[in-house]
Amino acid sequence: MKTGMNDMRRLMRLFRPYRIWVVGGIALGCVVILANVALLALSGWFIAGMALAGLGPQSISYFAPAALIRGLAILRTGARYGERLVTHEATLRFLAELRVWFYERLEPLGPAAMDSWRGGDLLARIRSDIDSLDNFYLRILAPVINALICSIVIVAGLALYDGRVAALDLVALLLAVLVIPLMVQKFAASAGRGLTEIRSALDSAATDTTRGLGELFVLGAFERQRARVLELGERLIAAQRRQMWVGAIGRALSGLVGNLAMWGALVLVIPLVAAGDMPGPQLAMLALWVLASFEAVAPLPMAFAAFGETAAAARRIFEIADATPAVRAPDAAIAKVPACFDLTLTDVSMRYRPESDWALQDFSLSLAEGESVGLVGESGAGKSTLLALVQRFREFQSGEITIGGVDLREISEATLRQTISVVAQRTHLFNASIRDNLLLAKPDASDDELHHALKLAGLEDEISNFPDGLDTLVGEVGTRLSGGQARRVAIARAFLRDARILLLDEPTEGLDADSEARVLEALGKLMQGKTTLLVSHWPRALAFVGRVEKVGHEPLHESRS
Ligand SMILES: Nc1ncnc2c1ncn2[C@@H]1O[C@H](COP(=O)(O)OP(=O)(O)OP(=O)(O)O)[C@@H](O)[C@H]1O
Repeated sequence: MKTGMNDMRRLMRLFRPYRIWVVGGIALGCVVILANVALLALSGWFIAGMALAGLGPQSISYFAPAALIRGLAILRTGARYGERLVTHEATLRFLAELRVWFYERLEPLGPAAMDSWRGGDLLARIRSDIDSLDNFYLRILAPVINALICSIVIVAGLALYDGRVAALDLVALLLAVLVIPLMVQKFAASAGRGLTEIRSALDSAATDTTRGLGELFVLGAFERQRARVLELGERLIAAQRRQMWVGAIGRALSGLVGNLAMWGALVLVIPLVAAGDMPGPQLAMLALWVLASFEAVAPLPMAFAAFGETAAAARRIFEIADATPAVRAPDAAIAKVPACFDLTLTDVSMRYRPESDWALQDFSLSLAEGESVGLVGESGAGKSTLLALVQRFREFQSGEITIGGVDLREISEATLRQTISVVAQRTHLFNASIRDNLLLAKPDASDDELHHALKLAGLEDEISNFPDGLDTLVGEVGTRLSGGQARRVAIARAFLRDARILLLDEPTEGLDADSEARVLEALGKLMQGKTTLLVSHWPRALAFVGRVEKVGHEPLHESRS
């Protein structure tokens, strides 16, 4: 609960830029509630007054009250419309900004973030957790503040007529504001937490299922996975049902308290009217006033029911926002730009966790600008780790890596990305056109440049034969392209970027001889004049580099020159 409140305070701070919208929405909400209470109380007084006038000798002027009733009805409707507009505008603006805020914090975590969070879980945080934060203002903050302000005004107004009725309403409202919502909160908190966790597990399972559909079918595990997803779906529905039940019971209890308070008011006021100490129409007015006052607190049980889910969602968002990035980019003021592109690693050691074995130990390697080196080593020797270190996706514990004599840690993220291109075994292609996938590497490239890059990558003819050419959609993770074609799209991207250092991670792995030959031909052109590190097991690929080094736990020794 304490962390929940802290997270809520933090959320409130994020709302600061929209405070005008927030305050405006709350003010309009108060107008709606107070106009409604006034409308009901006045109508009660007016109808009772008219009825009594019909029965007895006294007359009643109905113009002013009738006009006031109409005015209040229009005010209530207009304010309700405005309130919905303003509160939703505030929420949507906030959510849009929150997504950007979240991405800005997620990005520096880099690929290392995937060690701690699964892809589906991250997706759930970005999508459903952020979405469920719309509860915060619409269903929690605004109703609670409205309830507080309006309850005070309503009870103070009642006190002008009758202190005992005001006291009764105050007690009943406190019951509805504090006791019932707290009871609801107690039951809803666990349901809310469960809801967020199950939703995330379901998102992860659904993402895994779609990604691994092929493997699931081949291994005959589809039915088991399907049953798991269905089970999570049912648990999600059960948790949602529980949360709704708790909220609904709270609402019903608060309605019951409201009705009992109205009856209580009648019991208190009837003797006064009977004794002639209070005009008759005030009986109906006060009773309806008390009944209407519960409109102010009616949304609170739902607000408290939503608290658990919203607090859990906020916790999950802040957990990522507060995570320490695996690497720190240097301050712009001290960032340096390498003047040339030789690459040196000196006694570099890295382990993924303090308690783990070294993934790379005392590794040294030196490449002159334009030189190409092949890296070999048994599985788990640390070759991919080494490439990750050069790309600055991970921090290393000791040693030094320099580009053009500049410590890697002093090079800005932007400069580093411009300096290094990567072609890997797994090329991520987005479910978009070939053009869009290429433009990622150079957003302002003309069609001529794209065609030239494809030509250099040996893909131009095949793309021209597609009916839609550059506009051909590559399908989910590039499924409409062959493995070799996807690899050559990555090479075309590298041609477009024209970075001076090239990292090739098993670029021919899994290709047949024909595809391998085409990829290698393209790579041969790409490597021209570039400082290149090539990780590969394949002699045909290694034939393209100047020398080969072995990566292993023992200190470096040269295996072939
Ligand atoms: N994200 C990670 N978290 C923890 N340990 C890791 C992680 N990635 C790799 N390792 C460990 O670091 C060591 C080196 O792994 P790395 O992937 O760099 O080897 P590799 O030489 O590229 O192997 P392969 O040829 O099989 O790809 C291995 O012991 C591996 O288990």
